[in-house]
Amino acid sequence: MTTPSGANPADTAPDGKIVLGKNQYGKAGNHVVRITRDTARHEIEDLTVISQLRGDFESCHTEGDNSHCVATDTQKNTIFSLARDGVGSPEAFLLRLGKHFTTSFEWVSGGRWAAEQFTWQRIKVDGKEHNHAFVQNRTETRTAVLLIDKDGPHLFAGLKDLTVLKSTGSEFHGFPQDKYTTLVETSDRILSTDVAARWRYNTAELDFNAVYADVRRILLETFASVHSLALQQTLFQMGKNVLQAHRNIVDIRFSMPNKHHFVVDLAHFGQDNPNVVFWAADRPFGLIEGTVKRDDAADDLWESVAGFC
Ligand SMILES: O=c1[nH]c(=O)c2[nH]c(=O)[nH]c2[nH]1
Repeated sequence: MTTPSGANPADTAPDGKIVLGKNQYGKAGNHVVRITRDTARHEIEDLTVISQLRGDFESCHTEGDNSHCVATDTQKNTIFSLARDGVGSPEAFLLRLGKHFTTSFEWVSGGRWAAEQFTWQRIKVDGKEHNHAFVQNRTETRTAVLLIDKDGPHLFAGLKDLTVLKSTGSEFHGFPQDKYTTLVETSDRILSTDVAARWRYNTAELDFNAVYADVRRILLETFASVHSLALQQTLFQMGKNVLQAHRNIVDIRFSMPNKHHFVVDLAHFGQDNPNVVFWAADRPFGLIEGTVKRDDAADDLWESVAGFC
């Protein structure tokens, strides 16, 4: 809104009218590699961590008074220092970080801590796993987010870029036909996606690595075994199977591109194409997103998982 003179009233209002809204701050992109080398068989944990604090940072923003402003550089150093005592799982590491900041500074009432973990596999030499040489598994990335607020810690786990494809066992038909519809109905197509999923735990006391491995297994096995009538149906079944197997998971959210594979018309070249040669179109792509939840699960808190306050 502007005044008749063209000035924005917010610019001319007394100071008290303009206040600081939700805020959080910290350091992103802290790439920590932790080697466990107690024996000759080393272990590697490789994760990128974000730390962001929430609390009373009013005067830092409004006055330039930094007496409450725990430097982002200090937050970075804390991440590396805590890694000295081990990581264990991204969730456990974030819980230690969150506890540190919320118990060390009385004005830090909460925050958001997030991690992405990359997986490495041992290189095999003469069929034998090497003790300290690894190859990066460029498949999925494991993710975790910890929120701390007045109600305590809230933990979200997940993965992204889990690329899957099935070469049959997928149909798509029965959709509305209007004057813009050109898609041909199919009872045999390729179904492929990059699974991104996040799920919320109702506890901070879990064997996070074991649950993660089992959820990943369920997602893959369900994708493989559901005879798909739409990616939406596959998504729902993946989530349902996870919730049925894990009482500690409240809800699960997915974002999955439908990576279209079109059968190429080879008739121009005098050839048939019985679903063997495909054009893998990288864009545009369908984008199928959805939540599968227990019917009493609240939708709050999820907005912070995506990134901003
Ligand atoms: O599984 C699918 N879901 C859709 O909503 C859709 N839309 C489309 O064009 N192809 C597909 N496939």
